[in-house]
Amino acid sequence: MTAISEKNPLKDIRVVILDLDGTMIDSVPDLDVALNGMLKELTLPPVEVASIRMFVGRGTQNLVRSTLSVHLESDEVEKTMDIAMTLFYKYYRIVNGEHSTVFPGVKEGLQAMKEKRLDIACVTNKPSIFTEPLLAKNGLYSYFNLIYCSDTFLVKKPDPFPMQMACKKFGYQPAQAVAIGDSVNDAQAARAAGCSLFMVPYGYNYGKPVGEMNPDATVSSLLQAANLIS
Ligand SMILES: O=C(O)COP(=O)(O)O
Ligand SMILES: [Mg+2]
Repeated sequence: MTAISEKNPLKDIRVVILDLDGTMIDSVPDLDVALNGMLKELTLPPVEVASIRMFVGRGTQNLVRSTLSVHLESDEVEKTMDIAMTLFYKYYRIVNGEHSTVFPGVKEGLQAMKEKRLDIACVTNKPSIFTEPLLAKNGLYSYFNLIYCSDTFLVKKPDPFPMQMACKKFGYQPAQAVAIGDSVNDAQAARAAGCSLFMVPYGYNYGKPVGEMNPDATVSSLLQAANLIS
């Protein structure tokens, strides 16, 4: 197979399915404040931002559980989960969008995708209560024809269902869609859904190189991704 390039772009694509955390927005600085606020109120020591980067990708419950596991045994973690989730929500609602930043080339890439008349969906494992304000605060909300969050369906990535539903909603086959993400959860969902896959190397993938996920292309920005779609 010839490598995907501007001369040999991914053809017959009508839908782009974008991940949020680690692909469009570097949300870890906000998560750092919220998780460490939660820990402080639980009278537990702080966790380092480098650890938090390794915990993002499988949704909020998993993030909070992994954070508590730095300090607590598994039975204590489970006993603390309800109050920890309440505290995390309290802090993250306040801080969401305050310290996070949009990765370079995101707006330009979304604009280029729009100009190509592609349907654009966001499929994220972030709960909707945080997703929509975060996109809006960063001036990204209006680019999306569809936003599916961790609580939209009963399943989330790596389950392929949200991506399959996005294609169906737009009236296209998964083969006419490319998913763009930063983690193994995006890669597994995209492949199981039957979509093409681009990956960005700058996000959160549990410290693993994205090349291991065998994407159709590794893209340095969403603008480069847009230029590889025809
Ligand atoms: O909230 C998460 O765990 C990850 O969110 P994402 O799916 O947008 O990367
Ligand atoms: Mg991500």
